[in-house]
Amino acid sequence: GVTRCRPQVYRHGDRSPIKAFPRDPYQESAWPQGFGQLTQVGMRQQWELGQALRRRYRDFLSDTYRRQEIFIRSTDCDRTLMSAEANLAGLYPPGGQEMFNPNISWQPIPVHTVPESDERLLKFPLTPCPRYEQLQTETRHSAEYINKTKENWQFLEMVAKETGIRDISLESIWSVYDTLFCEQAHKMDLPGWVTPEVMTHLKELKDFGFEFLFGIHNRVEKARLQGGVLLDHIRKNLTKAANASAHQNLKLLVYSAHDTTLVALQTALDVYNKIQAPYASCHLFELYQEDDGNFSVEMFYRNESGKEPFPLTIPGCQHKCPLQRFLELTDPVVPQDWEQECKV
Ligand SMILES: CCCNC(=O)[C@H](O)[C@@H](O)C(=O)O
Repeated sequence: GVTRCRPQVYRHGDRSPIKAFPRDPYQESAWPQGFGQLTQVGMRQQWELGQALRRRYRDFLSDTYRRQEIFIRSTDCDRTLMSAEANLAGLYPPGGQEMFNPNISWQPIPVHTVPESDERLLKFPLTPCPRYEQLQTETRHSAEYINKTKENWQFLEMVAKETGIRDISLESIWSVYDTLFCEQAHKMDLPGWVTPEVMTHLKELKDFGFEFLFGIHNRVEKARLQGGVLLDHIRKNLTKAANASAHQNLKLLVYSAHDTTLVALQTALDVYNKIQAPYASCHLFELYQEDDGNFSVEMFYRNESGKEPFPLTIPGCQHKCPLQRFLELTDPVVPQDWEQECKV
């Protein structure tokens, strides 16, 4: 049927590490642009995602850029702002008439943002939220968390010694893996203690750390205080598109964000595969109007370049989910009043 509003959320592309651990041979000067910056690999990943979406949406989007069709918002981070720019270069390569300079096959497209201190939609975990902190404290006291720490205590001690990080935990281990992953991805020699088995072990604990953020204990209430905030915003746009006249212009709602954004959203939807969202991975929502006039929502997840996005199905519905059913199923994980629900 007629297709309408398609919100999408993606993680930025390949970047340099956020930070180095104390005994890391590679400190900030080892990276051309310093810490946390999008690399040319990351730019290409995003351009490729833009091209893939251009192909997927070739019959949906106009073949020339129309400002009413698309709205892009990024967190106020160099790597996400630049990711959005690289993505748009792939999504809207200018045709002859659109080129403002015959030697440049690129056209400027606005990327909106808000100051980091005002960001309440795309950067997770959302803070301050005392009730969420209380749920995290409860999670630290859960059997699953305690056992995971106990089972890995010796390994964590070894990592603390080798890295020089004193307060290592399941919550901070992500950073050790991340830094080593970035170094490995950029062909830098890893320290001797980092064997393939150690990297595998670090990866497993890093993924547990992402589950700790939004799941393990009281997933539904955590979702109301975290990913549900973004999900609520997306639901409102889908509902608005379903009620708008058939000439509703807005076709693409693009959010350029982070791994925690995707994990928070997918945990709220209960479709998280427990694997950290890869670079330039993208969660797609597609709203359709069926021949009977009713609306349905389909979701897809593109987490491997060169592969078609795979369908996601919200538990309790089929892949092509009637909009009303989608709203019913997601009601429990969107907050009625975030400020109020954060109070303890
Ligand atoms: C404290 C550092 C938080 N990490 C980030 O902001 C990164 O962008 C991370 O979210 C990612 O997607 O790599």
